Amino acid sequence: MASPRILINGAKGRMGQALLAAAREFNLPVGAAIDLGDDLAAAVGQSDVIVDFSSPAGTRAVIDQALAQKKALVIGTTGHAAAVKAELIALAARVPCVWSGNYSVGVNVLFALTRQAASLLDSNYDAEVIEMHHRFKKDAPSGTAARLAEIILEERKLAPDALRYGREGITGERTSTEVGMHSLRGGDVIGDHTVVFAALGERVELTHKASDRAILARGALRAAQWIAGRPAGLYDMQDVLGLR
Ligand SMILES: NC(=O)C1=CN([C@@H]2O[C@H](COP(=O)(O)OP(=O)(O)OC[C@H]3O[C@@H](n4cnc5c(N)ncnc54)[C@H](OP(=O)(O)O)[C@@H]3O)[C@@H](O)[C@H]2O)C=CC1
Ligand SMILES: O=C(O)C1=N[C@H](C(=O)O)C[C@H](O)C1
Repeated sequence: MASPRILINGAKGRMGQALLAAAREFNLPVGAAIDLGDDLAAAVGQSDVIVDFSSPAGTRAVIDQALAQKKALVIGTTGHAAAVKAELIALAARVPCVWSGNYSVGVNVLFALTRQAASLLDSNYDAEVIEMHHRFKKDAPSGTAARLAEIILEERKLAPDALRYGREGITGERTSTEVGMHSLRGGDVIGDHTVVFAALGERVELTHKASDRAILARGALRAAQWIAGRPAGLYDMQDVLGLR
């Protein structure tokens, strides 16, 4: 297939601008670049793959248009409510969709390393996830941190209610069946994530730090090129990178 025409939803935002720059770098045609208030249906009509880095409401609107016009999707937006997540899963039965909380190669390797560490280190190694982002970020925890925690829960066969979001007051001693989650916000931090496995006598820390949004934008456009022409289904960046 010739290079797919990309629709950038959330074009005036931090990621939208990085995506426009990456599209120029990759020589990828941009069918449309829009924000809230623009004509989404017309923009979808001018494009082959919708790349959404907007807001949960932006994703919601994109879902309807992707289904109506049978267009492939790359979802970068984070912070969706459970109902929108369920809609994305249902949508993937009808159109191809890549959905990842983080499109950097490094973080996707961190996902794989976290899975390996969580399976090699037993429950004596207390697992905690720490993330830090810029002061403008609207959702917490980050989509990346949520995925890291999900991987640990999967490997340790723990239910979602094992997550402890921050701690305050007389919490009692830490149990081996909880996974901590901590969100820091400040300044212009693009995205830092650390997974800690702490035992008595030693600890392992896996850290990724993003220092340029271009890394995230390039990954998302790589996903857009990869998804064009694929069968309907729900994919993530591990599929795009061949890390499975
Ligand atoms: N998966 C990944 O790798 C990454 C994901 N993200 C996620 O991407 C999203 C955007 O991040 P960022 O660029 O920093 O945020 P910004 O706030 O800088 O940009 C969001 C853009 O989307 C626009 N927008 C808001 N609502 C809608 C809507 N309903 N329809 C269309 N456009 C809309 C905003 O317009 P206005 O300002 O007028 O509201 C703004 O231009 C966040 O959810 C963030 O977590 C970010 C980086 C990497
Ligand atoms: O909002 C951001 O900026 C980022 N959001 C993503 C997330 O929520 O994980 C990815 C990246 O860390 C930057």
